[in-house]
Amino acid sequence: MTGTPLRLLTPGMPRRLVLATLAGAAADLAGIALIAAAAWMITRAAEQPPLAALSVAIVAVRAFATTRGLFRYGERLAGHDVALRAQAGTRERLYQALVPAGPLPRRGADLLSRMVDDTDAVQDLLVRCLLPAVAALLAGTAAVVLAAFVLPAAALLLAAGLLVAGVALPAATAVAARRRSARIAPARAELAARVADLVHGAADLAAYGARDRALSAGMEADARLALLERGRSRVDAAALGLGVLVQGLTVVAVVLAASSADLDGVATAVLALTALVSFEPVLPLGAAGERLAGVLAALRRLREIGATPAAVTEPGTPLPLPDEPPALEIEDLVVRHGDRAPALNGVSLSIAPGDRVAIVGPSGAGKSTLLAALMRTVDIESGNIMLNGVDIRRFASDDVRTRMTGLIQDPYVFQATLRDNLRLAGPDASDDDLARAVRQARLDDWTGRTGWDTTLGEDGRTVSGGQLQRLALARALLYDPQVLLLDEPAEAVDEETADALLADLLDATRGRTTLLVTHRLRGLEQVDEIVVLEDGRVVQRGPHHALVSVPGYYRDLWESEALTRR
Ligand SMILES: Nc1ncnc2c1ncn2[C@@H]1O[C@H](COP(=O)(O)OP(=O)(O)OP(=O)(O)O)[C@@H](O)[C@H]1O
Repeated sequence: MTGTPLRLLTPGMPRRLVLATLAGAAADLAGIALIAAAAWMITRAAEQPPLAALSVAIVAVRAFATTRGLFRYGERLAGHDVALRAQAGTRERLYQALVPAGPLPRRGADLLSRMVDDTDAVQDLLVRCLLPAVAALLAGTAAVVLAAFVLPAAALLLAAGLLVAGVALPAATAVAARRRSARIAPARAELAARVADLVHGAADLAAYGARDRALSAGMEADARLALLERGRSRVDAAALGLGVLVQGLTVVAVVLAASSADLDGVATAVLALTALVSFEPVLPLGAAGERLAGVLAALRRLREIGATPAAVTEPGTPLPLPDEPPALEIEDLVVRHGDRAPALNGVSLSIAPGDRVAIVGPSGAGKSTLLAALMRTVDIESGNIMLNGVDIRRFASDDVRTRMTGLIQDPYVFQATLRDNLRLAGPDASDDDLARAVRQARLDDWTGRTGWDTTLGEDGRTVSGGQLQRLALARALLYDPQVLLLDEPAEAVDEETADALLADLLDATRGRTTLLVTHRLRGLEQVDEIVVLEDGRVVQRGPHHALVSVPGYYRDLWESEALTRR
């Protein structure tokens, strides 16, 4: 996957960033000036001059002490404001990239860690790397200029010391940490994935005695992450220690240079303390170098998400949907998931308004893929799906789904009340509408028992597979699309309920354009056409009575179904 530029700053942010940087530099400068003025005042006071000689210095010390605090406050405020905005904006853009994305290279815990930890890196890049580096550069330059007025040789020594601590050390830590920091985020993602498996798969792990193995895999992932984190802390500590050493040596060198130039005590004290304090903004840059390596790795990972190609290509200027009842013409349709063999390989089908078509076929035949192509959640490789004579790729995919949608595989139950779980498909539905959909989906017994306001979902009331399926069916019926797509609506339901459910469904869909994917054949004599798919191709088609009278998949399935009913 190739990376695309990831825009961190939106309009208005560069100005705030400059403000934050200037405030940071001003705070550092005020700190240096404070120490320089204090050093001058203390050493000069030791010579017991008249008080008036010290009055300017006294005012200056007070002014620098106050403004330093104010500037630091301004820097934190503006810096964090811009960093948090950049982080939130990055997350938002990633979500926008994810919504239409096709299959992602990674999902679950890894994706979550990218969305959370890696977007934190955006904040670190601004607040811990960029901003302090520029502020340190400005403050360091000012300290060197100040020193140059007193003693040029001392200024050179100070510049050398600052360059070692502010440039060489961060560069060294960045190189030392490059490989390790790039591995920390994936290691954290792996640990998160292991923990998620342990929690969500606890029942399966216990059932097959695999808990200890999964637990030790989790512990190993934890140990790997801890090792990397320890290494990172060591690099940080070493950088800080070396920085302090360089600071000390620079101050000693400056004092030696001052005494060999026969500077008086006051000037020497000012030089020494200015040199000492000018390292303050520079010392954290060692750790920033280390952090930068991790930040760049995180940004690369974010770019990968941003660059995930969209599952379907949207038209430049989408056409408005036609008003007349939808007539569908599927012509020689080829659909492929990634680089696998085509899931649909030359399927043709006509569905007139009001037609009910059943799709049957063995597992993996491409039935769900056909529904996905109609809902525009996968792209077409070749062939066409024409809606009232217009290629559906010329409509926005969201628009297409307002006309053609329904019960999909793996429906989701939200952590909300039963009523709200249904209202998802009909925010304005009346209680009567809800009750009708629930009745048609044969869910009324359950709603009668549990009530409409019971919370469902992961932490709410547990929903059985059959109840979930019927809930999803009720949603589809409530949404009432012009073309109702139903993917195995009687799945995960016992035989008797499945038969009754299909019978009700066929009743409820009379006269409504419907595409029904099913493994059960009972009741299919009512539909207009049955299409048998195998390996992505139509191998049989026709009404029920025609298909049961010829050898083939349909008749075999019909006979085995009859056998199990005896
Ligand atoms: N998102 C996907 N990514 C990759 N391959 C996929 C994806 N969805 C389906 N496939 C593959 O496409 C082929 C057709 O799958 P599809 O789900 O359409 O079959 P199906 O007939 O609905 O099967 P089932 O009856 O088991 O639901 C299968 O080989 C499947 O592995």
